[in-house]
Amino acid sequence: MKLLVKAPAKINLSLDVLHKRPDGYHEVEMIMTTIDLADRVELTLLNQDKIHILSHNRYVPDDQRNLAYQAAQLLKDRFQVTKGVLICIEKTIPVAAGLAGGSSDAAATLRGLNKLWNLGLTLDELAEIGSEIGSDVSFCVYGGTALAKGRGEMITDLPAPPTCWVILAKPFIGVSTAEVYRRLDLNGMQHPNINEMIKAIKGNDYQKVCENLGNVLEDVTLNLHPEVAQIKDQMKRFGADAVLMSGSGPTVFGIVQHDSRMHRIYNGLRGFCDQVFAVRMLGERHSLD
Ligand SMILES: C[C@](O)(CO)[C@H](O)COP(=O)(O)OP(=O)(O)OC[C@H]1O[C@@H](n2ccc(N)nc2=O)[C@H](O)[C@@H]1O
Ligand SMILES: Nc1ncnc2c1ncn2[C@@H]1O[C@H](COP(=O)(O)OP(=O)(O)OP(=O)(O)O)[C@@H](O)[C@H]1O
Repeated sequence: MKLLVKAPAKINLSLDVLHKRPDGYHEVEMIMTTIDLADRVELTLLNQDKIHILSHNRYVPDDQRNLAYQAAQLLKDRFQVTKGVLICIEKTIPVAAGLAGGSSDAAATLRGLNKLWNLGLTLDELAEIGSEIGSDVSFCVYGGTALAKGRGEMITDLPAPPTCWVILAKPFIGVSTAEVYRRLDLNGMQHPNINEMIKAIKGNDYQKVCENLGNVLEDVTLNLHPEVAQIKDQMKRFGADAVLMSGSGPTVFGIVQHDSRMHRIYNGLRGFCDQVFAVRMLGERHSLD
């Protein structure tokens, strides 16, 4: 028996850090949304008690370091599953890019194995299990658009943002999320206005979404990798209405509403960057499978 599950990337429309917590994580407030750029996760039921990972991407681990492997292991341990699974991951989402690729593969594995192993768990239960794997996994279990609090695992659903194009450009570097959080100076940073962004989304106000894009991790990554700032400038020059780095970076995204401008930015950035994509936001939460 086989199952194909879609694992979409996320972008952070807004990312604020409130303080560092006693457990070493940071208390965050973020608005995240899934985009139409997805890995494909194929799950094949095995009768042996084994988890196998197959991926043709050399940056993706094929053992217990893979977040999809950890998702399967968690379910096996918690529900004494004696069957196994072969997890084939076809990557489209750039790795270590700030787009939650690994987290989304883990979330897709949780959703898929819930069916393949007949576990009968709710999305809320899967999201709670996912939070043990990584801070972005809970959001990825639901997809859509949401406010995420805590260390990222407390999810409140939001409606779809206004319709627009998202052009993503990833430079040739990878970024360590842990390092970016470690280097964040909690004093003197400019906080994005999360409430205004929520109002903009609820009011379907594109202009206001543009005005309220913000990410406190951006300056850290920009200081480490000046080429990220260059890509931001290029995107603005080619006509993006607003530009922001996603998550801990280094991927930069720009938003526009008109097709012609989307093409201009996409073509302008290709050749200058490692990977460039032009996609839609997936909008509101709906079944991902
Ligand atoms: C940057 C974001 O991707 C934005 O969505 C997330 O905040 C990070 O999510 P993630 O990659 O799933 O993060 P995790 O795998 O849980 O943590 C990686 C590392 O980032 C730091 N980390 C992460 C989340 C958080 N709220 N505070 C942190 O300080 C911790 O040092 C942690 O060891
Ligand atoms: N299924 C997976 N796909 C990609 N990377 C994985 C996967 N499982 C584990 N990893 C490891 O996780 C690291 C970070 O990869 P990932 O693509 O998830 O980063 P990211 O997009 O920056 O994540 P986030 O936005 O959640 O911080 C990689 O360098 C890789 O070694």
